[in-house]
Amino acid sequence: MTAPRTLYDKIWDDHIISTRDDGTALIFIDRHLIHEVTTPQAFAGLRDAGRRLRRPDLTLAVPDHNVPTTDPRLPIHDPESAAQLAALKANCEEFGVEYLDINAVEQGIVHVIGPEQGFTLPGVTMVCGDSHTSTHGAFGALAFGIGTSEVEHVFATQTLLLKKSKNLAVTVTGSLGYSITAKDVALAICGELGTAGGTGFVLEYRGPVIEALSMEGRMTLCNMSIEAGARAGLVAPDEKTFAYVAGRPRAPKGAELEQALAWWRQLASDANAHFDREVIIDGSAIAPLVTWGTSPEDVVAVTGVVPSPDSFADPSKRAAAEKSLAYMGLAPGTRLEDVPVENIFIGSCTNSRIEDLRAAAEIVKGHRLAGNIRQALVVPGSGLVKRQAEAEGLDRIFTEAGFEWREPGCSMCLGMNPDKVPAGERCASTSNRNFVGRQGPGARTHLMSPAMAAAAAITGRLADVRQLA
Ligand SMILES: CC(C)[C@H](C(=O)O)[C@@H](O)C(=O)O
Ligand code: SF4
Repeated sequence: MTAPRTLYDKIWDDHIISTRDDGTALIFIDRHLIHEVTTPQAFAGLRDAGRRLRRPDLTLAVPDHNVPTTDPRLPIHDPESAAQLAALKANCEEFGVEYLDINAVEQGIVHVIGPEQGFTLPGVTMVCGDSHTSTHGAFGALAFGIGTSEVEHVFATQTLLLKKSKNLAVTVTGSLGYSITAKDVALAICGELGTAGGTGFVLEYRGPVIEALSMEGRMTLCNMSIEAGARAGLVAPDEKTFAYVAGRPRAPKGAELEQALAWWRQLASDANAHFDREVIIDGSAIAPLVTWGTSPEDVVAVTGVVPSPDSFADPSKRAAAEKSLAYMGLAPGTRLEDVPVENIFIGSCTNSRIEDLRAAAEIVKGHRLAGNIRQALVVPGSGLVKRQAEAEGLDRIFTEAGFEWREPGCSMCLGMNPDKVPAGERCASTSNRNFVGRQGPGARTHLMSPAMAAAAAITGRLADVRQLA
């Protein structure tokens, strides 16, 4: 009998082509998602070496980071963005890769369209030149971000030379309180593990809270695995997963689906499988969280106060907190609920799916943006999410409140396109990174859930959604 294995062990074992004495293994890659930012040099390298793409049929391209989110979307005024977008399209034509055009209804953020198209499947290995590829782990896929040189390697060989990570179980017990979402769980885990806590590990999220999450919620959670230092995060596929996948355009159908289901049902970690480490988080104790600093681990309950740098025992953490607070323009002891915000961003690969928009709309419904809000964007993760939201009337709830209803893309998550937060202003943002300058030079980001961002929009400050819902 073979030793009990984790979900990660099983996917890893299934994809080994050969192992080497130094402990690395050549791994077959089942799915490769690509976008405009991390592919131009990889295609150039391939061209220079006179190679073709090994498996264009396992590759799917979509532009997302640089695309304007205004309607009409073209022309693109920034020459660098325009060049990158044109290069992606031309490269896909030259190398025979399926490309979802900027004007196609299927276009969207790479990590939203993968699952939506049924390109993301349980048990597969999946890569993209993008750190938030961890999102797809929600399906029980081993999915992780790679660099441009690895993108070229996958283009040429459909393989990667990898060293196996260790297994870390993140068990979330109990049940979530009223208005607490997957984003709060993700932030709680970042706070608990810290940005280096997951380094060298693949995380497996488990326990009753994870089982109860929707697929959208699991995607939100896995999306932020990278912010806790892990390259990948996984959730065991279950009936919810299979129901989400079945019927998607690129998912297996008929007899093939039956065959796949039989395999997918065996993927979950065996009882007694060995985890190198386990972290247990009490889900019932998670409050609505916001970030106060410039790292995703800088989390605090919205009902709390801005921490004092002196509260950190570690001198390097203390110094980092001082720097963060100076950048964020916050004084220790300030009540988070007294912090005004001027910008609202509901979007990004963390929180731009239909469930996220529904949660925000529920809070916004019947209200107006607070008078001090200067910019409030809702950016659906894909054209299909946008269409679904419009069919449900969510766009009108947002626009009647004073929000801008945009076209899909990465948008204000990072300053690579026209959507930016002005220097010195704050943004209540549903994205995943609050780094210095992330949303524009001098921009101050507070990460939170869509419902919390909606609460901030109508109160004009960081607000406890439980007081409004
Ligand atoms: C531009 C891209 C390479 C980058 C990433 O890898 O994550 C971006 O998506 C981000 O979120 O910072
Ligand atoms: S939405 Fe943000 S985090 Fe996600 S891929 Fe785009 S830039 Fe990266």
